[in-house]
Amino acid sequence: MAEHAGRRCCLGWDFSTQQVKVVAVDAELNVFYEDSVHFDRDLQEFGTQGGVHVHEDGLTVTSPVLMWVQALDIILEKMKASGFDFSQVLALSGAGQQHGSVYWKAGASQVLASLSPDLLLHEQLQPSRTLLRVPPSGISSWDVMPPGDAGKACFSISDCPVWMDSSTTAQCHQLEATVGGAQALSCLTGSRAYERFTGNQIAKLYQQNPEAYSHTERISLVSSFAASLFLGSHSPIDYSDGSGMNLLRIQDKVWSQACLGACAPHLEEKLGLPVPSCSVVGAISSYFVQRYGFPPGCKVVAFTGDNPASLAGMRLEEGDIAVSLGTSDTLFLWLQEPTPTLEGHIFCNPVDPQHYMALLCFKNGSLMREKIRDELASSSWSEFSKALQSTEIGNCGNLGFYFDVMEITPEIIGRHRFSAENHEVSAFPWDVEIRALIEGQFMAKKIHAEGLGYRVMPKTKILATGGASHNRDILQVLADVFGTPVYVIDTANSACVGSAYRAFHGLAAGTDVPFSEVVKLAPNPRLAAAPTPGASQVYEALLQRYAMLEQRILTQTRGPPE
Ligand SMILES: Nc1ncnc2c1ncn2[C@@H]1O[C@H](COP(=O)(O)OP(=O)(O)O)[C@@H](O)[C@H]1O
Ligand SMILES: O=C(CO)[C@@H](O)[C@H](O)COP(=O)(O)O
Repeated sequence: MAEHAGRRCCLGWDFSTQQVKVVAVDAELNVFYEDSVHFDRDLQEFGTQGGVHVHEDGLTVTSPVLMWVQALDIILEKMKASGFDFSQVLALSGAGQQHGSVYWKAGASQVLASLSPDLLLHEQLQPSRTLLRVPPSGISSWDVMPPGDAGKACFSISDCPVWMDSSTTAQCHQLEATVGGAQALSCLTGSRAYERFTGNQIAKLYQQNPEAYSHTERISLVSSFAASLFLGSHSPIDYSDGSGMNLLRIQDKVWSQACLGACAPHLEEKLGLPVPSCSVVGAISSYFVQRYGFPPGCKVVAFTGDNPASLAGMRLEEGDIAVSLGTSDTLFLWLQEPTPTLEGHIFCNPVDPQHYMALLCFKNGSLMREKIRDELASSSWSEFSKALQSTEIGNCGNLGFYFDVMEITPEIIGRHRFSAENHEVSAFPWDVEIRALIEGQFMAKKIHAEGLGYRVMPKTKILATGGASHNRDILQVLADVFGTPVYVIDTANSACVGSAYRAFHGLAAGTDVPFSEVVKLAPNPRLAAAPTPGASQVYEALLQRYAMLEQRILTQTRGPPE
């Protein structure tokens, strides 16, 4: 029997851009099981790159909903085959890439509620195209088709818009105009209108495909979609991930009627009521009890966004900065009071209903680093690291901006390189290019965090997570640019770990036990990189130049600020 049998635990899931991941955490808060399914590698039939399809317009970016379902099937079957003892799972929760949306077709709730344990989820939620055929005469609905003949199609659209999509500029303008401008929308919902935010995506679907919209019984975020699979019914959207939609009033935590009305008709009924992030949304469905042996009382705690879940997983404290280096790079902070501006986002806090979190998202994160690694470092992270080790802090004044896709923070596209004399140059030597990329990415984070009002204090620590936090040389540059020590937790999957912690918190629901009390036994983060003496002085001047050059590029590409 596997060594992870018979340990009472909570599961934490993450439906992120490139993979589905799971961890099991025991009652002493030790992670004793981790697994993942990588979309590009393990589900090649969907033909994704980095977990997504970029459409011909270069702006529309989607992922197949069935790929996510199939990934869940695969991972659960792997766990079963490894002897994982599901009967010991007390509760589970999870996270999803933020902003992405799933459109459940009318009738889906019946299918979800009556899943056969003899079949995999994906076989029942959407018949494959080859299986689609007219029901034989005498059989009036797919519901009564015998098992194996595939159930009813559960989704109004099979390709879901995800956070990388930037095709909704027109809908963003409409929404801001309806509520009195960008700042007014930000004060209401925590963010000005952003293309990837779900309200604008829903508005686009309604305008371009009204039939699919009208056939939709429920709209989920990726997080609440994943929770729905475990629940066997539609799960509500939680406040924290719901803050990434341009629809939720972050102060009083109800849908804004003005925003709903600006996006699409009957939207409130399709979204359901939002709930506090620590809510128990129900017990696991009988499908999982019968097929995998979960206990019938296993609780499902509301799923949330991957960044909010990471905040929980890293046990972020006020004053700390979290830097997530996943597919996207994000930087986030714990906030007592919301201070919405025109840049960045304020979300409801996932672990403390009175508080908030601020977030900045950078689209050109790991995929941009991978591209430069493949172009210049023989596709090897260790070669990439050698360049960081062999070049000087400050890169002899050479600075670079690397945005192969339109960046979110700030809205710049293209590669722009500058010599120490601020002359634009067309190329750098390979190792200078690699340092310019990493220094530039972290200088942008520091400058834009300061724009949100953030100041590094003597006790500030950076908590790093996400795939690239495995790379010590990248973390050293992060420590040097910020002048702050960088810590990591034992797994780079902080969204999964945070989800498992949130599940434990859910078990204590109703007792008013604060999240910090539930996770007090969790292992402390460990130091991964300390600032190099003298680095702060070098970056002080460089940060000013980076900010000036960023403005210069912005002015060249979109004209002078209004
Ligand atoms: N040693 C490494 N150095 C730098 N980046 C790495 C390293 N290992 C993995 N990564 C990056 O991590 C990324 C995946 O991060 P992850 O947090 O798992 O993403 P997501 O949660 O969005 O699916 C990959 O795209 C890869 O570029
Ligand atoms: O859009 C955002 C945050 O606003 C992204 O951070 C997504 O939440 C994707 O997360 P990863 O898969 O990159 O972790």
